[in-house]
Amino acid sequence: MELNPSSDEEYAPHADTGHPVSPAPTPAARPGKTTTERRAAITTPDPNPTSAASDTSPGDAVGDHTADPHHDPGSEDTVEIIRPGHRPRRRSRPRHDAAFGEDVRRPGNDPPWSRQNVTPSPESASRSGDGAAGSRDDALRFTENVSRSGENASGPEDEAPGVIAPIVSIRTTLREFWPQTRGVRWLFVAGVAAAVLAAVCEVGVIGLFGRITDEVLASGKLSAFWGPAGAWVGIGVLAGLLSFSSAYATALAGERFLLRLRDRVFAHLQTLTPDYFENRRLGDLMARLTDDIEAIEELVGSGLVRIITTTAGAVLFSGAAFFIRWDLALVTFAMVPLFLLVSKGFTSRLRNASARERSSNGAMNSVIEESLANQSLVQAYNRQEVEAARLHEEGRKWLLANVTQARLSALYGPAAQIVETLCLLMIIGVGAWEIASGRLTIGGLLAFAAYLAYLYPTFQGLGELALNVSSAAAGADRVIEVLHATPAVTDPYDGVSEAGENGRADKGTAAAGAVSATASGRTTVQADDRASGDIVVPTPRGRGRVEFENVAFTYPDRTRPTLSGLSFTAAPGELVVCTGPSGAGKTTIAKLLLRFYDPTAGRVLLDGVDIREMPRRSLRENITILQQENLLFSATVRDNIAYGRPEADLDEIVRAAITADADGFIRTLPEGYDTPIGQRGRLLSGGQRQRLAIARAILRDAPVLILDEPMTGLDAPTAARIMELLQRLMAGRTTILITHDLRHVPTPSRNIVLEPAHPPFAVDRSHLDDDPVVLS
Ligand SMILES: Nc1ncnc2c1ncn2[C@@H]1O[C@H](COP(=O)(O)OP(=O)(O)OP(=O)(O)O)[C@@H](O)[C@H]1O
Repeated sequence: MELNPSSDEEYAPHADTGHPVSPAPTPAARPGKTTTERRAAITTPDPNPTSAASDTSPGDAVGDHTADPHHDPGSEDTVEIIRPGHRPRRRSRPRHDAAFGEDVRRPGNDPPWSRQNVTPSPESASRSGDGAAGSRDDALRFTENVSRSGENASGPEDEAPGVIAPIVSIRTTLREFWPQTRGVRWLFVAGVAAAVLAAVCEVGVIGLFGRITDEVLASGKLSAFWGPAGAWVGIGVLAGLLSFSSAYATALAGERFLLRLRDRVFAHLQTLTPDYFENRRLGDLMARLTDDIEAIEELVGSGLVRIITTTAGAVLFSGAAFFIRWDLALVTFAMVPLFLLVSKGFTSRLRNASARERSSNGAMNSVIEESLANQSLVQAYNRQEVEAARLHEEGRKWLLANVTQARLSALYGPAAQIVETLCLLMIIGVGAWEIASGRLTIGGLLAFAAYLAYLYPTFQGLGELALNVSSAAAGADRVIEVLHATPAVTDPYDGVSEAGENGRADKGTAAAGAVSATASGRTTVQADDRASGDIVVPTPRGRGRVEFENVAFTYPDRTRPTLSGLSFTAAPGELVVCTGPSGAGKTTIAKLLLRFYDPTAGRVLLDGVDIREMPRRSLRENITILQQENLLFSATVRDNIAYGRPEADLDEIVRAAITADADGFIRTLPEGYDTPIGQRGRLLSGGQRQRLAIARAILRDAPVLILDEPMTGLDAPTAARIMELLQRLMAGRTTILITHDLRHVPTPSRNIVLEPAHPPFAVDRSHLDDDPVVLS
């Protein structure tokens, strides 16, 4: 069992005996499991162990724990938990933030591939019956199934693969990201200024060209050539320097903006509770943090600079054209609306295509990430072709979107070119008439034409910028969607970061308020700039009293409660064992205690304080969780052990490793404590990873310990040895041990048995020392 459950293994204590307790649910039966109402029972050792067996069908009895040497009958009375049979109201999640405006997933707007994900085509249905179709067809079917199941499981439709983020207006986008330009705005301004000065130089150069035409070429006077020629070279060099400065300043500002923006989005992501990630595909989030963020830079950073400089260029060249011949200039401007019309016709189509392209890009990243992360599974199950076909399928969708984008961009160029040619022909015609009537010289007409050569591309450039903005806006939509996501739980008020060494709570934004230690070992922070009252923060290391008071919980997007009427207390230093069949809600208890979710009813308390009233950071400082899957980072042994307490010195790290029985193997590694352990610690064995995780937990030294299936997959001797190590870790801490496997578990102070209401998920309680009270 793990916090992000992926397995659906059946509840089978003593599974090594080969007698599973309850029949494995068929796939068809599984949905029932998720909606089965749970009942919770809290027990203490029962003086009459035989009653446990009487509660279980004979076939279920797979072990007898009455012989357990740790058994301590009658050490505590049975405590009945509250079971109100209450079914909390389903919390509905708004589909979109109102600020996002229109929902682009209206049927007519759905991209073809998103529809395909929802409804299998008759073609695919017929393929499923075609045995000759081979692994590629299997792969396609698998892809469709994955997409469909992803949609069903994930709940929120807007996050299903291939679905496009809500559209946000450009103004909202600019408002959203403008603050990130603070500190680099001067660079953008410098970039704009240099670009405008470079354009002024171009205007001057064209003026010189007109002079040379009229004063040198038309009259044949070579002596008049050198002055303008020297000026041309000087201005040209200056223009080059200015262009370089503009490009460099803009790029530097853009990169700094990007860095800041990525930091902001990543920091925001880390404030979101794990359910956000459970409902989304990692690869898609990665695409939003990389490609989509770059698109925003093109919109808010360099894009804005280009818009300003292109507009400034258009104004300058127009002014110069007016200066030469106002009537010709008027003819020129009469054609401008044509450019705008052409560009307008393309922008909305391009934005749609870009949105699809970005969405497909995210889906493709997800497939790559999943496949590569699970390579050993892929290879062991010979699913390489299937994975390749999944990627191919997503790549094909990406290709379609990209081709649409390319087609629109490629069409825009010639369409603008036609308009430009029409304009030029009109200018030449009117110019010839003006020369014939003596109002214009040839030099004047050539200079005018040269300005046009700059002017029309700037008009065309403005049109292209509109297209780029549309395309970049599609990326911005996806990033804004992430930034507007709110965590499922929030702190009492923002800014209380954690209780410091001396019990002070640091406020991130303002000076810390008055802090006073109370007799109960808590620290009260007076929020001096808020009227909301006191914020209660546990001391840096609380005592570790955990209480669940009549707790009920329903996952968002689920209708039936996972937990209902759960009450228990774990006093400081006590061991509470939580058991029950797969899917009963054991890990959910850990999630509630860590405040990944808030209960739908009831309270969870730490040292007598409702955990909703304390900053999550302080709460989590007091809890260490050891999961079934030991989560390690691609870093050194030393960094991994010190992950929960980075300030620990090497002596402390080594002491923790010795207690966790890890020091021996660590010293055999090539670089000892400085050996990198590979992606997710894959260069170590499973047992070694487990010892590292235990050392990490020991070093963290939190008063509350959650052990979530710590012995899964271990053989009996290893499990016994690991339990021995865990007992060292449990010493002096409040421990909540979540397990199916009660073989090596020491005598608990209390048992919690989560039991679903309906068969076939009957719990085998024969292995328990006592008879848990099951309330219904
Ligand atoms: N993020 C989630 N969103 C919706 N439902 C969830 C989520 N996580 C778990 N569930 C559902 O809640 C129920 C309890 O899950 P939980 O992981 O707590 O069970 P468990 O008792 O720990 O199971 P196991 O022993 O198999 O790990 C299951 O039916 C599961 O499908």
